[in-house]
Amino acid sequence: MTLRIFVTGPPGVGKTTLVERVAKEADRWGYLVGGMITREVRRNGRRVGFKITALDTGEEGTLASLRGTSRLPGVPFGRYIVHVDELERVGLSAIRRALTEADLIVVDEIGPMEYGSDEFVRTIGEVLKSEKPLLAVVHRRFVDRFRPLGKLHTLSLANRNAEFGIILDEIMRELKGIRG
Ligand SMILES: Nc1nc2c(ncn2[C@@H]2O[C@H](COP(=O)(O)OP(=O)(O)OP(=O)(O)O)[C@@H](O)[C@H]2O)c(=O)[nH]1
Repeated sequence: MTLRIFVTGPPGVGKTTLVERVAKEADRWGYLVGGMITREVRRNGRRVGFKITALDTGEEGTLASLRGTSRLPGVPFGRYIVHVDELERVGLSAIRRALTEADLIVVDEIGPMEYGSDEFVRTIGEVLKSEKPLLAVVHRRFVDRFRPLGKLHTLSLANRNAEFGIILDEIMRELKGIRG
């Protein structure tokens, strides 16, 4: 059974940080890690949007901006505009490269913003059909949908360090089992 780890939890609990730390450690051990990471963009201490980074190339894109703060085209999503073209140009291309080239696929995150792209939904379907180990952040609203598909870890401030160790151990065991 392919290892699929889903990380969820409340806003700001440290999901992206945990996934980044795991990706960095796997990379340090010489494994190829691909996919995308989403980070918030803050200006003057205020969250003004979200950017995505391709883990293999470092290429960046703007996933979403507060309404009225970006000229990029996109679709309204609450207080934000989601730039679907950017998600597909940077995030999806990174995930597709990871499907063929990486030992571990990272997707941060699988959530309502990303689900605004049909191409994103289709690509996640491909990832789930592949035999590649997956480490994904799943928005709390999507937990029920993904829980049956892998191991769900719900982070809290109290357990996030312990969960990092557990998840890293699971992933390194899987990667060593596949590639030695
Ligand atoms: N001290 C400490 N700070 C952390 C840790 N993990 C995350 N943080 C900080 O907590 C803040 C939120 O971390 P994120 O990783 O963005 O949290 P998130 O759950 O991905 O947030 P959302 O994507 O907004 O839901 C950032 O400022 C991090 O630097 C941790 O293990 N220790």
